Amino acid sequence: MGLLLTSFSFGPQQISFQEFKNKLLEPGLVGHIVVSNKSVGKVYVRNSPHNHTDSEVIQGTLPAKDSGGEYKYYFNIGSVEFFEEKLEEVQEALGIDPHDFVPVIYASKVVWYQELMIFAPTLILLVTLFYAGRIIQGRLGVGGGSHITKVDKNAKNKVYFKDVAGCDEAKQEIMEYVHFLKNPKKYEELGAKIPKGALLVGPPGTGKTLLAKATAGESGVPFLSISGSDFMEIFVGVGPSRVRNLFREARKSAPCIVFIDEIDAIGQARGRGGFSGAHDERESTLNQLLVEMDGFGTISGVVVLAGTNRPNNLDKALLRPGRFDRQITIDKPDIKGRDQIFQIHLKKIKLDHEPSYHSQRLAALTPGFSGADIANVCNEAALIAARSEGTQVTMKHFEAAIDRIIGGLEKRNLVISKLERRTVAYHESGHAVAGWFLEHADPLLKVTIVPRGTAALGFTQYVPNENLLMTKEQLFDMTCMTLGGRAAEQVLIGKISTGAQDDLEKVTKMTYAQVAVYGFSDKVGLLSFPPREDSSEMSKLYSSKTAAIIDEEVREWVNKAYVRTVQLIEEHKEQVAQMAELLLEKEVLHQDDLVLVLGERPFKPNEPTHYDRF
Ligand SMILES: Nc1ncnc2c1ncn2[C@@H]1O[C@H](COP(=O)(O)OP(=O)(O)OP(=O)(O)O)[C@@H](O)[C@H]1O
Ligand SMILES: [Zn+2]
Repeated sequence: MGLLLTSFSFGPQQISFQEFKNKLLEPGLVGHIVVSNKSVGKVYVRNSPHNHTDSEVIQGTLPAKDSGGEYKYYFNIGSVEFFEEKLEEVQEALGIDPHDFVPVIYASKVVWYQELMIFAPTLILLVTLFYAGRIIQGRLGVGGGSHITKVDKNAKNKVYFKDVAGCDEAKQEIMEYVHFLKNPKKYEELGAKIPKGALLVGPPGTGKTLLAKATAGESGVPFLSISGSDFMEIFVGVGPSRVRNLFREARKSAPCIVFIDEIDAIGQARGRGGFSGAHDERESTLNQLLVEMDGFGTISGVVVLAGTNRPNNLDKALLRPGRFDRQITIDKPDIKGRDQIFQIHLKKIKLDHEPSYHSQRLAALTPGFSGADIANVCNEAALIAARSEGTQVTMKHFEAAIDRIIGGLEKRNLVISKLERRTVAYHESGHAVAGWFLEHADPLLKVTIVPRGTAALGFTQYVPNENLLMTKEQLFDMTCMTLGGRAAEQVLIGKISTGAQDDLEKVTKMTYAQVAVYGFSDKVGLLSFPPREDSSEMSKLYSSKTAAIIDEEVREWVNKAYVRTVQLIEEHKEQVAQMAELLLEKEVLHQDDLVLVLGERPFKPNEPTHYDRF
């Protein structure tokens, strides 16, 4: 046990998994393992086997069996899942009772912090001193840039647009930045203003970071990246100073791209959530960011991109002109997009068939998967093949990998079942068909059943009518279109689902407005009671009798609209079904597809549309 007994060594030692198993696990010396960064397993070792002392049992923070230990060794793990499995296997093989399996803790920021608190109070002191030192350094203007800013100057790691599959629209939008970064002089001479920043908006794992990196690659400029959560530390003053450092470095490297991932962590609307302390820190970090963004002119050639999946939560100050005044949306890939993403990730894998053979099949098996999920499938399949001693990766391995990843996603409620998919397809088709055949509804652009984030399952996107004045007919048709989803479920599936909740809410609001605000109802008359911010009883302008009339009117109007919608869907039943099936196959339908199924829209557009860019 020579190597492992050198207790005078400084700091934790790296060991192999084999050594871990034979010399630590088997004799029962492992207290627990902390996995940090999904890549390192830190081993906390007990002084003697199975000997719990009171001080080892940490007050409620960890279960009693975690029982402390000292952080002495670490080893690299492959993937987290693989590691978990291997650890389990090994313990089973050693005949350890599953109840006594070594606890594994996954270190997030908080756990890491707790870990320090619990196991090494002295470390805290050291870390504090270290940071205090850094802050002072920062204040004095000594020292280099922020150590967590990743500047990737290694040409080998360069990413280009070809490495990002799908999201063509986003690529096109971001091209403008590429042109600018390649030739800032030209823009400067012409006096053209290029937006300083853009938000890349999309669900997790859809390639926001990848696209930002590719933009740097295409432009041939350095890529500086940092994650919003990196700004947030427990020590006051670190956030703002990191922002300063980041931008100091950016100005030095200009022209360049700065990418701030998870900008929500700092950019969340002020006055929301967070534990106190972290709150002020976030605010001052955000302020510093605003100052920096205002501070550099476009000429300095720094483009700031930021990733988020909740743009609505962001502080409005961030979205003002001259800051992140553009939004580039990246959606989850449709079946074609997934095919392309698979092709990219299959390149690195030894397959039993042509990549396109697999990619097509795999795309069909993975509705709702993000690019990151797909990368995961490929990696996992290769691991499974390796474990089963295969020499090539086959469809079987891929299927097993998909099952496994769906399992994980299901826990997060991100995958919809086949049956749900069908319901969603019929629901969305109902909206689309209703909109198509209602004269005053807005023409459709796109129908999709690709889930977006966790909330809406599918959606129909229509050209919103920009007329500020709406007629009663328009509002009635819009109501019917909004009810089209529910009506299709009822008529074609015979069962209704909760999928229409959002629609119904919209309909209720819209109808209430017509009855009680716009004076469209004869029974209520030409009175207007706009809803108020504080909806307490006191603030109601009308009597309970009027309230009863309003309620009754709203109910009657919605019913009338629903009857009309059901009738319309009945009339076009075949087309709804046809469209739903096409939707299940292609996941996204554009206007051309709609024309194919539904024929030309029987109405002339009211006005030339302003939406040529679609
Ligand atoms: N369009 C795509 N083409 C190819 N690979 C992709 C694509 N989208 C995602 N990936 C894969 O998924 C990985 C993770 O994507 P990335 O980190 O860019 O996602 P993200 O949108 O920034 O996620 P998050 O919101 O979680 O930060 C990428 O490194 C890449 O391997
Ligand atoms: Zn709907």
